[in-house]
Amino acid sequence: MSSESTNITTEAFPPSPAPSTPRPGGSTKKYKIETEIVYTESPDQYRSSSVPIYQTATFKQASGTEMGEYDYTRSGNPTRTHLERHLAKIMNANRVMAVASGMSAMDVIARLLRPGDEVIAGDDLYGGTNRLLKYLATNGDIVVHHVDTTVVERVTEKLTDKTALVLLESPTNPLIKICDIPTITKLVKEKRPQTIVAVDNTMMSPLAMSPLEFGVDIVYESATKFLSGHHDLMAGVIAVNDEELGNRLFFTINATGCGLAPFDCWLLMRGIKTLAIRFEKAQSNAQYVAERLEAAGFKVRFPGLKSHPQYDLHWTMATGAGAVLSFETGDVEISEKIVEGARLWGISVSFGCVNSLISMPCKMSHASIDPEVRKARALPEDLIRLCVGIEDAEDLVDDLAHAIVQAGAAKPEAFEKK
Ligand SMILES: Cc1ncc(COP(=O)(O)O)c(C=O)c1O
Ligand SMILES: N[C@@H](CCSC[C@H](N)C(=O)O)C(=O)O
Repeated sequence: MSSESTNITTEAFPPSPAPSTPRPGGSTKKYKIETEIVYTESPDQYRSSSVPIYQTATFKQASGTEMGEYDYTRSGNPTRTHLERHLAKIMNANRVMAVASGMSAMDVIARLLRPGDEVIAGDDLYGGTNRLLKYLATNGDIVVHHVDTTVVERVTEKLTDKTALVLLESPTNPLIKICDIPTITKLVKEKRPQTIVAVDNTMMSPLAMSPLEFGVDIVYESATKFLSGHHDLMAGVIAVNDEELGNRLFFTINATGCGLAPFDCWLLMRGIKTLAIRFEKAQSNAQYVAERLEAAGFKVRFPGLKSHPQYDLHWTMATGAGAVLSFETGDVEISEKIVEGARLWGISVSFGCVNSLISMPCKMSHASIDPEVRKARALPEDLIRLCVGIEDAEDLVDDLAHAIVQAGAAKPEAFEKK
């Protein structure tokens, strides 16, 4: 991984995190993230409460020689800067960059790689991430090792002097596997400090986990999910603490033009302000749905359940379980009937939305993974993924139970409250 070749001009320099919520005279009390996500100060001359949308491609300069802060929206835009500084504050980062989608974030990170580099990634991971890694392995002369990241040694035994990137998801999408991010990071850094450890934190959001605190180099998220929360925009965010790394990532964003558009920055900023209330409700609904499904006899994958094999580990890293769970029925056709029988649960990819969603990963979000590879990685074809929203928990269980009973996967008594 070369650190040269980035020719960054001064106007590319980082927006630092936005100031924290003001405290009463001299207090050093640290506010909780729930407070920080709603407090912002707009820099505009009218002190607008909501940041203005600078819907412009270009910015005029005072003269031909004195350049202002902004010249062209691909390189920078005040609405994007406002969003990025706000995100840096809540993601405990020195710098955050907002881009066109979660995959765009991953693409920017992947462009740090050079031919011959090696990547270690999970054997359960989002289908689109798998697709991009496969593309790089096929066309970019990158060696990708997919390993079971729940076992630390599976990661460390693949480390070589060519390992340029270790890419972690926890919980994974869709098998909800947990990996020990702090230990893996420590061991990787001990053996090869220059290897970049990146975490896809989409399933947790900054509200439940802040992996930069574990010493990882990069945290990225699909802001299409919890951060925005309404499935009305695509966005990705990349958070770093190291200035040089931030500059290299920014170079690619400016060079390729994937910075988030001003209107989407504004929409994302609006969504972030309600993250805590949405996330907490979705999470408590998910806990309820998971418990009722488990009580009905299903094998449920959710880190909020004590039966989860890495339950204890998860709670050493995170403050919440998230709102995505998955379960099996033992039969693909039965799973299809359940998905099609639900009425409140929209049949849709994605998660982190106010609405509850139901899907079959092997046919939808993870269909781009070769069926043979899915089989080898033990991704069950009958797996149903539930992405829980903020509706009434009892309504959600009733609707799901109705679909499950109608599909013949359980008797009505299984859903009777004990
Ligand atoms: C865990 C995870 N990471 C990244 C992405 C990519 O995000 P986006 O759809 O915003 O490109 C997704 C879903 O698409 C995802 O589920
Ligand atoms: N057709 C899309 C599928 C997107 S899946 C979105 C989301 N990450 C999820 O897990 O549901 C594609 O091919 O990428």
